[in-house]
Amino acid sequence: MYTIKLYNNIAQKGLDQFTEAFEVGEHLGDEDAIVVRSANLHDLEYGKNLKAIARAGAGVNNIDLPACSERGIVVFNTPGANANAVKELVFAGLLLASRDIYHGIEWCKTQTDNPNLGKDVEKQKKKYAGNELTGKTLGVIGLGAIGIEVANLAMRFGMNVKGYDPYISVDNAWKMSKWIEHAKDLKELYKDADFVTLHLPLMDSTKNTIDREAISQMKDGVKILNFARGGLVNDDDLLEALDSGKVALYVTDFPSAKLAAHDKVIPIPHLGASTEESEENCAVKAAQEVMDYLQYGNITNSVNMPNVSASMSTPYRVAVFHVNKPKMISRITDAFAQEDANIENLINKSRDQIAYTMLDLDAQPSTDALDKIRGLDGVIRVEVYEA
Ligand SMILES: NC(=O)c1ccc[n+]([C@@H]2O[C@H](COP(=O)([O-])OP(=O)(O)OC[C@H]3O[C@@H](n4cnc5c(N)ncnc54)[C@H](O)[C@@H]3O)[C@@H](O)[C@H]2O)c1
Ligand SMILES: O=C(O)[C@H](O)COP(=O)(O)O
Repeated sequence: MYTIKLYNNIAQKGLDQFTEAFEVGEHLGDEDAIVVRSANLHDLEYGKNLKAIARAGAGVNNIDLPACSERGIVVFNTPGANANAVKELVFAGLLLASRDIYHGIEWCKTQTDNPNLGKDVEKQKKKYAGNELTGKTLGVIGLGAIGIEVANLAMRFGMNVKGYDPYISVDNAWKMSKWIEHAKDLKELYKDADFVTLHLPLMDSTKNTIDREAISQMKDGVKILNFARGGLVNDDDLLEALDSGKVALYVTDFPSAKLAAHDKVIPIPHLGASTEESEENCAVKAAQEVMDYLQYGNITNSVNMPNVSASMSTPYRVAVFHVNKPKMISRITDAFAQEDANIENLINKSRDQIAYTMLDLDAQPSTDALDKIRGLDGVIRVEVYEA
């Protein structure tokens, strides 16, 4: 029986994926795996049994990845599973940013005692007039699952789109409309953009991407949308730019106390992925990733470990996380030299400093062989799986 501890609300459809081999709940201890959404796990006490953390969603800045890697804990996310939900909210944001619907609604709500409301709206409406998206330029920073969808939809709205992503994947590049302009650097993106939208992860290297210097390269009256993470924007610098009028509007899914009440800020309470469809997609994918890993050692959509997946070709599988250095594979296979067990299949993949070696054996490995592997310098964790 495997134990799965839940943080946050995880959609029932995802929980229904777990078979009777899994006990799933919020208050369980000694868990084999965790399924989480945005709960902050940076101060997590890692139980000795913990082997995997699945983030039912995209951003993994709530998880200490180096600490997990050091312990051989596999961290998964669910790439693209909430991209459509976020894209749709970004477009709500773009529309709110170009027409003053927000203040218009606020005014209407104050008019409940006005018998002449029908007439008065016609007088009042000039206060909330705006512009159209068609013909305006959108700068998209980060062309991953969400950025690509936003960029492609903006093209269909008749916008000019410039995209910037120095690490774009080949798959995503194939999905992108050929009419999207490639900005070689952020300066090039900022100079023409009427709207700048952020779709890159929050990491040490991307913190404060939008700061005073970045804003100074943007057009006067630019509107900024942040549906990625609050830390990508320097609040003080943005506040200054909102007050001076350099930035006309900030729409964010990650409001900070400093900015939430500002008249030029449209704050949204992190609703990007909060649709029934997206919550289900993420939960189902996370549950499948965790089950496949705990039962068979297969790793799909990990953000810190090599992705390795193969159906088990023999009754036993030994999987080893180890430091990515020479001679490890020969030392691991040497441990089976005196065994009857034959290695029928071996896969080795590395990612940065860590490697994962999966050996399918036609007979049960002995405790002696497993202890030898566990004792090798550079071995982080060893697991045995039975088909
Ligand atoms: N508002 C929400 O509810 C919500 C939902 C999902 C994701 N998010 C946030 O959006 C981010 C993007 O999500 P995604 O699903 O598109 O992820 P993704 O991993 O598919 O895409 C991220 C893209 O950013 C690019 N990138 C990395 N560093 C960059 C840099 N310095 N400059 C430009 N591009 C860079 C990567 O190459 C990648 O293509 C997530 O990391 C998360 O923080 C928010
Ligand atoms: O990174 C993500 O996937 C989003 O920010 C969604 O977060 P949530 O699962 O807490 O809604």
